[in-house]
Amino acid sequence: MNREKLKTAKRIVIKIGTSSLILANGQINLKNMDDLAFTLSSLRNEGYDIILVTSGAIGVGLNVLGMDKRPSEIAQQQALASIGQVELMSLYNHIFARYQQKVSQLLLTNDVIEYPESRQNASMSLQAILSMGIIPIINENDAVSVDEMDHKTKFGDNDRLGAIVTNLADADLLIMLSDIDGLYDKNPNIFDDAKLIDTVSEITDELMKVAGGAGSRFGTGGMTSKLEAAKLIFDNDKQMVLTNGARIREIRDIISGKKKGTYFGQ
Ligand SMILES: Nc1ncnc2c1ncn2[C@@H]1O[C@H](COP(=O)(O)OP(=O)(O)O)[C@@H](O)[C@H]1O
Ligand SMILES: N[C@@H](CCC(=O)OP(=O)(O)O)C(=O)O
Repeated sequence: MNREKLKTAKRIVIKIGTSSLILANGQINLKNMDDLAFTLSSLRNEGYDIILVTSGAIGVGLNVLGMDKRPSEIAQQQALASIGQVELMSLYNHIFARYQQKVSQLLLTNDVIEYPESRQNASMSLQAILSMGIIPIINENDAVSVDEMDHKTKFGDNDRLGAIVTNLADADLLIMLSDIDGLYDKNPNIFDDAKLIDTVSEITDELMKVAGGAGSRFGTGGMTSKLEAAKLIFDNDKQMVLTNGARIREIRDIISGKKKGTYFGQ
């Protein structure tokens, strides 16, 4: 399948990683947030259903407290996320308001999705928000999500959350915004001769081998989690594009079928 199917997408999930929201110096990437708000608001005005899955709560929490190193202790990370989520949503609310676009917040944990009744409720809540012309902004409820033996609340990473939300909302497309132009045949931050892969139609063991870990001090999922997310997308016969969060306005090129990033589709 080539990229023709992208042109028919009407409900789109955009997942943006921490590395696209926080600059290397720890400050907020206001340019990217503004590009994101402008692009998503204008698409919403044109009739697309838009859902934003955002990382960055921990990264913004570090910024708010003036810390430059992520603590190793889980409860400390959860506290940072709780502090950062407030500021992250405040920034989104103000920046989207510049384009007359209202937003809402959904904080999810894995058990909500795992249990049929709460999953159904989350799906209906999402549907109601979209029907009001609002852009839901979704993150993991990091402040309370920690895995116990018999109660799995953590998603693990927001790449997985992005795929789960795409399936929950029965969206047509997941656009994954990262700090890299797409999936390469090896880690381009390590190998100069790495080549960008244009299309992936199956997640094979061979392909999983080319995926390495996070590329910045802020990233969590790395490429491995993105390919794991793509498996969930393929399982539900949906499509995904992985591209660079530094060129958010190229989302328009993506949904018109232009060759941007790596296309994951069968
Ligand atoms: N084969 C690969 N192709 C592209 N990027 C890769 C690959 N293997 C590892 N990476 C790393 O994955 C990083 C993107 O994942 P991550 O750091 O989690 O960012 P984010 O979650 O913010 O999108 C890239 O910066 C790159 O360093
Ligand atoms: N829920 C966490 C996101 C964890 C995560 O997956 O981050 P990333 O790899 O930057 O997408 C936060 O908001 O910091």
